[in-house]
Amino acid sequence: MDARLTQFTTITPTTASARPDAVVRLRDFTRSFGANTIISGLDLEIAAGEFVVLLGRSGSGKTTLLRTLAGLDGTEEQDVTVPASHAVVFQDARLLPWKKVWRNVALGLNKRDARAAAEEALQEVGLGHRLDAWPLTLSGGEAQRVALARALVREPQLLLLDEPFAALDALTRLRMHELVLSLWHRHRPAVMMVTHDVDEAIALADRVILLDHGRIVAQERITAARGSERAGLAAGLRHRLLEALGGMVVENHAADVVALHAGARP
Ligand SMILES: Nc1ncnc2c1ncn2[C@@H]1O[C@H](COP(=O)(O)OP(=O)(O)OP(=O)(O)O)[C@@H](O)[C@H]1O
Repeated sequence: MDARLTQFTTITPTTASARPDAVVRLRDFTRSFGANTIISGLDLEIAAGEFVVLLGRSGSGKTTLLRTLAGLDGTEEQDVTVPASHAVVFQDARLLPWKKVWRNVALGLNKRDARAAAEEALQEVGLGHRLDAWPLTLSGGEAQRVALARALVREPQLLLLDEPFAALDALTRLRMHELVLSLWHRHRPAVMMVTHDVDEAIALADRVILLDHGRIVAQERITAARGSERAGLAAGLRHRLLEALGGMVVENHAADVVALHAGARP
C-alpha cells in the first residue's frame, strides 16, 4: 500500500470546529456522582457515519460518557444532542439465556417479519446457522456477533460499543475487527467505541479521542486505508498515544507517591 494514503492529524481539543453534519453534540457537559465530578466542561461532536474510538485509563470517565450518549445517564437540562435511534453493545453480550438466538436479535422489533429481519442480521454476522441455538451454547465471540446483529437490525444512527472485544482471544478479536468494519461500511452508523487497546483504536478509528479525568486531552484524526497495513504504518501514532496514556499514569502515579509520603510524615 502507498504510505502516502495514511495520514494522522493531531487535533488540539480547543481547535476542534463545529460540524454541520454532527449527529452527536455535547456542549460544556458535566457529570457528577455526589461531590465527585467525573466529566467536566466536555465538548464533543460526532459526525454522521464517523467512527470514533475513546481511549483512556481506567476511571477516566469513558463508560460514563458512553452511558450519557446511550441516554442511560443523567443529561438533565444539559446541552446534549443524540440521535433517537442508537444501540449499545457491551463487553458481555447480555443475551437473554431463556430466549433462542434469533429471538434475542428480534427482541423489541415491532414487525411481523421480525424473524426474517433477525435471520438476515444473523447471516450478516456469520451466524445464519445458529438461529435456534440457546445463548449459553455460544462461544464469547459468537455471543458478541449476536449482540452486534441485535444492535444493527435496528439500523441505528449511532452505535455505541463499550469494550465489546475485551474478553476475546487475539485472533477472534482481529476477526471481530474485520466484521465491525464491514458492518460499518454497509450500514454507516456513527460509532463511538470505548477500548483500552491502542492498536484496536488505530485499526478502527476515523478519530481517536483520549480522555483523562473526564476531559478530552488529545485527539488524532486518521485518514487512511484500513486493514493490517494501517496498523503497520501507524508506529508514530501508536507511540504518541502510548506516551500520552503513559504520561497520565506517570503523572498520577507521581501524585499518589507524593500524597503517600506526605501522609507518612509525622
Ligand atoms: N453510578 C456511579 N456512582 C458513583 N460513581 C460512579 C458511578 N459510575 C461511575 N462512577 C465513577 O466514575 C468514575 C469513572 O468511571 P467510568 O466507568 O466512566 O470510567 P472508565 O474510564 O470507563 O473506566 P474503566 O476503563 O475502568 O471501565 C469512576 O471513578 C467511577 O467510580
